[in-house]
Amino acid sequence: MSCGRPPLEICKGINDLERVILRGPRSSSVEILLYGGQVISWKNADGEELLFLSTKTTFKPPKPIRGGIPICFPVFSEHGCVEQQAFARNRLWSVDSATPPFGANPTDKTLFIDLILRSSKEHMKIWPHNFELRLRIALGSTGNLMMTCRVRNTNTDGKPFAFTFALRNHFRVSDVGEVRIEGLETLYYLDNLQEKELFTDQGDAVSFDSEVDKVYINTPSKIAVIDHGKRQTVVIRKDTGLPDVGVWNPWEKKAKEMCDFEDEEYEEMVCVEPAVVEKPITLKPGEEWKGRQELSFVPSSYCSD
Ligand SMILES: O=P(O)(O)OC[C@H]1O[C@H](O)[C@H](O)[C@@H](O)[C@@H]1O
Repeated sequence: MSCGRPPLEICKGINDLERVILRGPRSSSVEILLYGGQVISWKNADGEELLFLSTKTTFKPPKPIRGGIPICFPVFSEHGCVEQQAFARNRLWSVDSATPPFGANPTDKTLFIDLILRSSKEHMKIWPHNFELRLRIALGSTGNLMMTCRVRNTNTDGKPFAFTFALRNHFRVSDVGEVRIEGLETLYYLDNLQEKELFTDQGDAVSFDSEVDKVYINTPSKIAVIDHGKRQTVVIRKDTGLPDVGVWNPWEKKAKEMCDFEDEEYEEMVCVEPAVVEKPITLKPGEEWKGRQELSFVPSSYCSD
């Protein structure tokens, strides 16, 4: 198994779904389900949970898990058919023991696990391409959570394929009305609530007082999710592989329509998701794409530059 030291904890959780736990400095930790290759918990050094997980999620395959960090591949949101959207989220991933180099090697103090999802006959019925989707999840020496994703075209028929991708971070917040997102001001966004039309706001940081479902395009490498209620901030740093950022909150009416979401849970969650949506990635056989995010916790209502 490819992992950092000390040995990983792998245990069975609800409905016998296998989970891997990485324990970092003090009380920091990350929990990952092999089902969906999905991070479902990230705790800071004080043991406080930073991710939202719905109390209504059933942990029953083939339903995706509502919360944590689902991997959206090969299709983001309503930019494709429903089956394709859930594709990587409701399959069992494997621990990858033969990962090719990921670039810079993690330091001794970084714990990590490598996961892989390969195409199968079952996938081919939904998306007719051979691929390898690799994911490295690492917990750094300061409790920061790093995720690196790689997609390789392994088609043997010479055909290229195109895909969109997102790391759908569901952050736990005190009260959505107290949350601001800095780094997206004045950028163009596609509004999924208005037929994906292109808009721009001249206002301040993004805030929430009704349903939001937008994809900001060509975003900077650093975004801050500021929770004034909890006086804390999560900083997202991402590379150019993930140029876009989805922002989502279903608000009251849609929350009530969702079967895997409590009616009031929209108040304690925001999704801020590094993604590649506006310009899908096209890979020829043998080619690979890579995208990376790093999440870090700041114990104050941090203000960016
Ligand atoms: O229910 P899910 O597939 O997780 O999608 C939840 C939401 O995620 C994204 O942010 C999309 O832009 C939304 O349109 C979608 O409703």
